[in-house]
Amino acid sequence: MTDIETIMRTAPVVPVIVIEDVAHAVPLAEALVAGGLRCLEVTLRTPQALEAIKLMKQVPGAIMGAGTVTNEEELEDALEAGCEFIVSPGLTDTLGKAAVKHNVPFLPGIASSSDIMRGLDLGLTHFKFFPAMAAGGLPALKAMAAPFGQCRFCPTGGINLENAPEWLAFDKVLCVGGSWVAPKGEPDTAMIEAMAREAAGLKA
Ligand SMILES: O=C(O)C(=O)C[C@H](O)[C@H](O)COP(=O)(O)O
Repeated sequence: MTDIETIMRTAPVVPVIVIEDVAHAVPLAEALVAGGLRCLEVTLRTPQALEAIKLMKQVPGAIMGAGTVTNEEELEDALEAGCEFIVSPGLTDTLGKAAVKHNVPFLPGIASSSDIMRGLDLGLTHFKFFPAMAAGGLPALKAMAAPFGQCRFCPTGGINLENAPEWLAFDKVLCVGGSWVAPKGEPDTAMIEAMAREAAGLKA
């Protein structure tokens, strides 16, 4: 089983994907992987999400994850669909314990020192700083990360090609998450592959 640090170091950007039509899933995944972004987070925000994950998993090179996982049932559904990592908007003891029990790479959302401490209590050290820009941006993450040298982060929420470099220049940031590389709707695969290449070329 790949660990969460390996997932986070696979590419500088983890696409955050919302699928509303399963016909879009495979072309989108193929374009993102061709552009160098292999870890793909499909949010469980739509009824099509789990079917999309199963289809995208068939794309050579794709490493599938589920986002917006908020409880153990959704975590188990995501694992059954073939996910290799789990992402959540926040961190509850119940969800954290379920992720540890299933031994799955888990990237829980945190926005405060107390969230981090709750994660440390569960044996977690890698976190999604979310909502990154709204929660204070890079100054907030740097201040919050200072007491927790053992922790590493994936900021997500309001991050784009323009501001990603400053986040990735912080040594405690291993990657960033963003929906900018995976716009909703029918994928313009050439455009998406080009955006993925730009994102993959960022330095973590
Ligand atoms: O619910 C989750 O688990 C998430 O994954 C939250 C998403 O990462 C952000 O909503 C993406 O924010 P934008 O890149 O600004 O669109």
